[in-house]
Amino acid sequence: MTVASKVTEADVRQTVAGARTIVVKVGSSSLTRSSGHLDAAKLDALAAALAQTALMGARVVLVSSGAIAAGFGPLGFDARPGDVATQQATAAVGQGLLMARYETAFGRFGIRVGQILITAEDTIRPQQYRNVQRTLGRLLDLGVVPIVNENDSLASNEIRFGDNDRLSALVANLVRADALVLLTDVDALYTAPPSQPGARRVGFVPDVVAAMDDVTVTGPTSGVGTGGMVTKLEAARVAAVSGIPTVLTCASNAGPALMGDPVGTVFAPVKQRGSSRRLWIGFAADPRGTLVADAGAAKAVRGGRASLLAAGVLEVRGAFSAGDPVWIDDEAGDHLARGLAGFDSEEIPQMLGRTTVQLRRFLGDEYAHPLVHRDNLVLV
Ligand SMILES: Nc1ncnc2c1ncn2[C@@H]1O[C@H](COP(=O)(O)OP(=O)(O)O)[C@@H](O)[C@H]1O
Ligand SMILES: N[C@@H](CCC(=O)OP(=O)(O)O)C(=O)O
Repeated sequence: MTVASKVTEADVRQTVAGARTIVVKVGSSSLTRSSGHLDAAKLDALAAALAQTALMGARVVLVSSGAIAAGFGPLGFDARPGDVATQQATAAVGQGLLMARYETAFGRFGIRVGQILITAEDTIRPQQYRNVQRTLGRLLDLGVVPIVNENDSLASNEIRFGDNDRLSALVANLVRADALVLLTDVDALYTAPPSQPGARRVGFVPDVVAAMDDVTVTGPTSGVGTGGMVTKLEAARVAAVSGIPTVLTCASNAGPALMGDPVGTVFAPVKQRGSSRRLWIGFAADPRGTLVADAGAAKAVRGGRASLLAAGVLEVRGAFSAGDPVWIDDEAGDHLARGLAGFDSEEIPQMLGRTTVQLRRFLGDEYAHPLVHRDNLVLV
C-alpha cells in the first residue's frame, strides 16, 4: 500500500482484505490443547479459513509452529521436552505428523501443500536465500500453500529463530507479501499482559516502533509458545519497515481477520517497501563479527552507496565465514551498518589497508573485491 502521512485503521484493514499474497503465522499455542498436545480440530478450522482465502484467489503462505507439540505425545512424553537434543528429535517426529494433518485438512478443499523447513543459517547465505525465494514463488504460482517452519532438527542452538514470529516476518518480506497475519492465543495486543488488571485492548497501531514504548509485553505465558508477545511485536516491526501491514489476533478469528473485519490489532506499515534482500540482511540473524572502518570508510559507508573496501578497514573481530552477517563499526565502536562478509575472517587480516590494485598484485584476483559489497550492506 502507499503510505500516506495519516493512514487510518480502515485503510490498513482494506489492504489486508485485498491482499494478493498473504503470510499467516500460527503459533504452537493456537494448535494445541491445554495439555500441550496437538489439537486436530483447531488445525482443521485454521486450514478451512485459509483454504477459503486461497480459493478466492489469494496466494497464501502458512508459517506453522507445532512440530514439537505434534511429536511429544507419540513419543510417550507427558510434556513438551525441555532440552535441545530431545526437542530436536521430537520435532523430527512431529513435523511429519503435522504435515500429514495439514495435507488432509487442505486436501478436503482440493488444495495441495508443500513443506519448507528453514534454518536461520540458510537465510543469511545468498544462494540459499535465492533458492528459498524461488521455491516459494514457484509453489505459489502452482497454487500450492507452502507450509514453513524452522528446521528445528538441524538448527544450532547459537543461531536459531526459536520462535516462528520473526521467521514469518522474514518470509513475508521474501515473498513480498501484501499482509502478515499473526495468529496466537490472545485476541489482540493489550496495553499489558491480559492477565494484569487494567490491561486494555489495542485495535490499531499506526507506528509500531513508537508503540513498543507504550505497551508492556512479556514472553510466553502458555508454556507452549516460545517468544510471547515480545517476538510478535518484533515481527510486526520488521513487517512494518518492509512496508507490510500486520494483523495480530487469535486463530479462531483467522477468517474475519483475512476479510478485513475489525478483529485483533492491526499495525500500519511505517514506510515504503524496501529491497527484500537488504531487509533480509538487516534482520535475518545476529552478526558473527565486526569490521572496524577508518574515518574515510565510515563516511563513505554512511553515505549509503559505497562498498566497504579493505583499504578502509582497520581491524577484524570475531570468527566468521564468507556470507555471514557482520557489523561494520566506526573507530568509536558505534554500529554503522550490517552486511554480509565477502571473505572468511581468517583471510581478512592480510587484506587490511590494501587498495584493490595492491590486493590483486600481492594476493591475486580472487582478493580484489570489497570486504562487504554495497548490495550486501544495510545502514543501521
Ligand atoms: N501486552 C500483551 N498483549 C497481549 N498478550 C500478551 C502481552 N504480553 C504478553 N502476552 C502474552 O503473549 C502470549 C502469546 O505468546 P505465545 O504463547 O508465544 O504464542 P504463540 O505460540 O502464538 O507464538 C499470550 O498468551 C499473552 O499472555
Ligand atoms: N519450530 C517450533 C516452534 C517453536 C514455537 O513454539 O514457536 P511459537 O509458537 O511461534 O512461539 C515447532 O514447530 O515446534
